[in-house]
Amino acid sequence: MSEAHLNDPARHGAPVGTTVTVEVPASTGNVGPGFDSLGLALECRDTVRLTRLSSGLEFDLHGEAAGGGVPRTHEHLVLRAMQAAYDAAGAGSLPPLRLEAHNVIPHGRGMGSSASAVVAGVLAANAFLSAASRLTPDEVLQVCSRLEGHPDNVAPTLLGGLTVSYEEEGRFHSVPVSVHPDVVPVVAVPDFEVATAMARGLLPDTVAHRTAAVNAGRAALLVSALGGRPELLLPATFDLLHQPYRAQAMAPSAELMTRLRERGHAALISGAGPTVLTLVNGAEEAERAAAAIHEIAEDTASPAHSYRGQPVSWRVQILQVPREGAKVTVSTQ
Ligand SMILES: Nc1ncnc2c1ncn2[C@@H]1O[C@H](COP(=O)(O)OP(=O)(O)O)[C@@H](O)[C@H]1O
Ligand SMILES: N[C@@H](CCOP(=O)(O)O)C(=O)O
Repeated sequence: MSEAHLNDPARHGAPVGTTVTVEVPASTGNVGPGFDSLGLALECRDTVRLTRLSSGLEFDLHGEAAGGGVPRTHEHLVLRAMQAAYDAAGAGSLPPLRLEAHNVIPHGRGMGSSASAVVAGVLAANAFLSAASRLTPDEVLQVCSRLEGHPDNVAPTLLGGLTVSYEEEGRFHSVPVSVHPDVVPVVAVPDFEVATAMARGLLPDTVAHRTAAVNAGRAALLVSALGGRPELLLPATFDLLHQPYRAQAMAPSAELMTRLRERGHAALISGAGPTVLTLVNGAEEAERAAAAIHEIAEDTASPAHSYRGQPVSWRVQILQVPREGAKVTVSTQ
């Protein structure tokens, strides 16, 4: 590729030396009963920085993505997402790049790490593209949702807050919905992983009409509970559509969730698991829920205490729901 082509403004817009930084939040998909539809952003951000080079492909990975499981090739999920955006824009192949990532969102825990990587890649690509080739916000949602396979994580990652998403005739749509400021997310992240693809494979093809009716009612109630009636979060987070089928793959999480619900806390399996998310009503309940998680996990007689014969260690974090989704900044050398 010639130097002139690398700086082709019609394709890339941004010259060599341009750096795009994307700060991208975590998310919880489903939020209990809203399978593949409801999603809530979580204030826990990866920072992904892409710099246009004149040649080569460089990586500088820190945190979760620094381990051996993440490829240092064009197969890296952020780069695959960038390429998908370039394809959608008809912009050809990616320019030479340096990818620097600081990943704090845990992988394979149901906190939307893959969606965050996809959103980071698509938004970074869009910032590199010329104004004429750039994807619209709707096209960004389509590319991200298609790559992820479902829109419930990518929508809040893009928009922040709570989103209700649906698919119609092959296109994805997302509607932002307000979240009451008293709602606080408390996550209990275990030290074992469950791949989302595996957890999706545990779901049945069909469910009873009664099951669908229960979930429809609870998902509708949840939008109201999160919007202004947090006292209804416990009944509103009840799910029959996915959590019962996935419990076998994450017995400690299922047990922790059940024990927290018995104590009156609105606990659910975050995304496809195995993180347990508790949605609480105010800072005081957040402290009580965090204490309850530690107490249940330290009870050696509890199935929440061990996984495959080993003690489970739970990382408990009181988070916030960000109003703002992914943030993009562009700088030139
Ligand atoms: N920031 C990232 N950079 C590169 N790959 C990532 C990143 N985040 C997630 N992935 C890929 O996605 C996988 C996790 O995706 P998934 O099973 O859907 O779980 P999660 O609930 O964390 O999204 C990781 O094992 C890794 O292959
Ligand atoms: N609706 C999806 C959500 C998956 O979220 P993740 O964070 O576990 O990738 C599902 O339940 O499969």
